[in-house]
Amino acid sequence: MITSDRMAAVDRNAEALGVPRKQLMESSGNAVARGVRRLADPGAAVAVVAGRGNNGGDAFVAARFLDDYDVSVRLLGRPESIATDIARENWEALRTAEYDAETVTDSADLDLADPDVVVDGMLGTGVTGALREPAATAAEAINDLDAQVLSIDVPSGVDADTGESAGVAVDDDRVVTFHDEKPGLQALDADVTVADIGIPEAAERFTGPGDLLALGRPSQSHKGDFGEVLVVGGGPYTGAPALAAQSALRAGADLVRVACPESVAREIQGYSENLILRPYDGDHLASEHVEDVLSLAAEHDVAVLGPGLGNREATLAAVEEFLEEYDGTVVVDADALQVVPGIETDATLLCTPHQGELRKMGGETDDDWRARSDLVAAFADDLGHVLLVKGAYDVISDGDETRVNRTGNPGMTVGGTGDVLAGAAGALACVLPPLQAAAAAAYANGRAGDEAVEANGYGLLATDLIDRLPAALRSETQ
Ligand SMILES: NC(=O)C1=CN([C@@H]2O[C@H](COP(=O)(O)OP(=O)(O)OC[C@H]3O[C@@H](n4cnc5c(N)ncnc54)[C@H](O)[C@@H]3O)[C@@H](O)[C@H]2O)[C@H](O)CC1
Ligand SMILES: [K+]
Repeated sequence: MITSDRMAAVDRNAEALGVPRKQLMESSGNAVARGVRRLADPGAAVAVVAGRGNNGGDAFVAARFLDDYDVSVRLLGRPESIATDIARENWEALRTAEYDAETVTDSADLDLADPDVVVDGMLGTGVTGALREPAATAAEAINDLDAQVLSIDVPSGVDADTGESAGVAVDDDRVVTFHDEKPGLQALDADVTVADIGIPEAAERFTGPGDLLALGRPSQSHKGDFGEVLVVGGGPYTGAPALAAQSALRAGADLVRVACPESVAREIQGYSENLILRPYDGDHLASEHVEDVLSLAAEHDVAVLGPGLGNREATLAAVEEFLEEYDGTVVVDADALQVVPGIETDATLLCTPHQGELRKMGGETDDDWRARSDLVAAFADDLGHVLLVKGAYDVISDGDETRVNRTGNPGMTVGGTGDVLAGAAGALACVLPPLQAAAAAAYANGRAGDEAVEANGYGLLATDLIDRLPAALRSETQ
């Protein structure tokens, strides 16, 4: 089962793997034509009704695979307003090859005659709100016919995620949908065929630029919309919390504060004027600070717990108390990770161990990434938390879904890159569900490392990654 957002991500990942959308459209249209063949013999009258999006594009392709039928194609709207190049190219192919392909701009002019089969390619996953004219009247006209109706991807007017329609919709008789079942179709009572359109399995398994699509920002945005992150770190070390905090800012968080021991606050502040410090007494985190840190964390969207905290017994006890009391979202990194297996918590944890830390947590690893991804999935399921296990291939799992990230390079074994990843994951977890945040952070962090090595060769620094994060988080440039 796949949602339309995830479908868009997978589609984008397929393109990055060398299978462009136009190729998928060709397969989709072919699958629709096969659906028509199951309903009627060659020679039958087929009315294809197409909208201006890619759902219409699929419909244009289908017409080309039905030359032995009596096919007519009606485009609802002007050809200039076709929304995508690939759909327009398929429309022009019909016109150039002299198919019976006409445009209808006024619903009063729509005359479908008396077809044996109607192909409904008006709207697919791109529908928003109730069908507008001329699609609304066309849907009613289609429902009034005696013909068999075959909808492309989803009955036009129906939301593929919910099965709901905000107004009139094409009746849910038969549907040819693509790649995987859609939640909204299960809610209907239609006869659904799922067609394989050649999306490689790797487009789902591996992270790619599609995993960044959900980070697009609406033009009307306000301070705070993209999240506030609290980094709880520092004490024996000062660089780690500073790196995590700066990374969270570069990954798009609006405000990042660092809760750290008084003894190192000035030093951490000294790394950057962009950081806001919230010091507590002493030189290491201990139980007496937990209450204050908890109330501070509650004012943030996500906490990043661990960078530079060290592994004193008193600190680990404080980490444990914090996690047992907290009920928000926490990225857990570094020394804080070892506490996770023993705790009961209502918090949502996104744990970012490397393989040594994973073993210390009680998890198993394997040199083969396929075997490792099964082990990580099983351990994530046991823990009930999201794991992002770092390695040449990072494995991200919540026990249910598992992704593998292939970006990054051997230059990233340098100190501090894990802190950068934890900070980025914290920022992204403000705006995405934890599994997606982890996948996008791993992808972008590795991508930033690849860019740094491409520009300067090996010898990269963790700070080089931070500078490159904004570009690495843009889905359109990759
Ligand atoms: N991997 C895949 O899933 C593939 C899917 N394909 C097909 O593409 C459509 C989705 O295409 P998209 O262009 O995103 O959206 P639509 O065609 O559904 O429609 C967009 C179009 O419609 C206008 N619009 C939006 N809401 C309304 C409304 N209420 N009334 C009227 N018009 C509306 C909007 O302005 C746009 O112009 C998917 O379903 C599949 O069929 C690809 O072909 C292959 C890969
Ligand atoms: K449709």
